[in-house]
Amino acid sequence: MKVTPLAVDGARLIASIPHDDHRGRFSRLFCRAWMQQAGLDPTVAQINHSQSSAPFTLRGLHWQDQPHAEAKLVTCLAGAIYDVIADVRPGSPSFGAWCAVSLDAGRNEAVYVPAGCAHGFLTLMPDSQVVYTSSEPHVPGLQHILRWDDPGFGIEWPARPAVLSAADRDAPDREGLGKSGAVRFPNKDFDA
Ligand SMILES: Cc1cn([C@H]2C[C@H](O)[C@@H](COP(=O)(O)OP(=O)(O)O[C@H]3O[C@@H](C)C(=O)[C@@H](O)[C@H]3O)O2)c(=O)[nH]c1=O
Repeated sequence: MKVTPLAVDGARLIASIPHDDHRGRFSRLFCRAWMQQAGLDPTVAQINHSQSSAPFTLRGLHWQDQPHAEAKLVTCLAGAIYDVIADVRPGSPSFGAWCAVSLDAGRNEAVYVPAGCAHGFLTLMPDSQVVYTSSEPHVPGLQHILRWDDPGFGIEWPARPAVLSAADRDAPDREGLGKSGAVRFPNKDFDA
C-alpha cells in the first residue's frame, strides 16, 4: 500500500498493491490493518454502492455533522470519477482548501475523506460505479450540502455537470449556508 497526502489536511490517496495472475487480479478494497498503520479511521458503519448511468453526473458536495461526521474510503469500480474533497472544518489547518483526484476502475486506488469534510464526485464515463465506506450511519438530519460551484472554494471541475439531484442543484453556497445559521464558517480565515 502506498499512501500519499493530499492538499486537504488528513486526506489521502491510497494505492493498493494488486496481485495479478493467469486468472485475473486480486486487491484489497479495504484493510483495517493498513488503515491503522496509516493513522486513518478504520471504522466502517456502512459500505455504500453508488451507480450513475450518465457521464458527468454530479453528487455533492456533502457532509454530515457531529456526532456522526463521516470518514469515507472511496473507490471507483467501474467507469471513472473526478473525486473532490472540500475542507469545511472550522479550525482545520487547511480550512477553505480543496483537492481532487481522478479515480478509475482498474487503477486500484482509493481516496480517504477525513470526517467533517465536504465530499463529492463527477462521473467521467457512462455507468460509473463507486463503492465507499462510511464510518458513521447515515443521519439525514445532520446532512449538509455545499454548492459544487461555490465561488469561495473555486473548485476546478473537468466539465460542467449534466445530471444532478434537485437538492445538489439548489444547494446554497458558503455564504448561504452561513446565513442559514446551520453552518458556522470562520469567514476571516476563509477569506485570508
Ligand atoms: C447516503 C445515503 C442515502 N440514502 C438514501 C437517501 C435517498 O433516498 C437516496 C439517495 O440519497 P442521496 O441523494 O443523498 O445520494 P447521494 O447524492 O449519492 O449522496 C452521497 O453523495 C456522496 C458524494 C457522498 O459523499 C455520500 O456521503 C452521500 O452523501 O438514498 C440512504 O438510505 N443511505 C445513505 O447512506
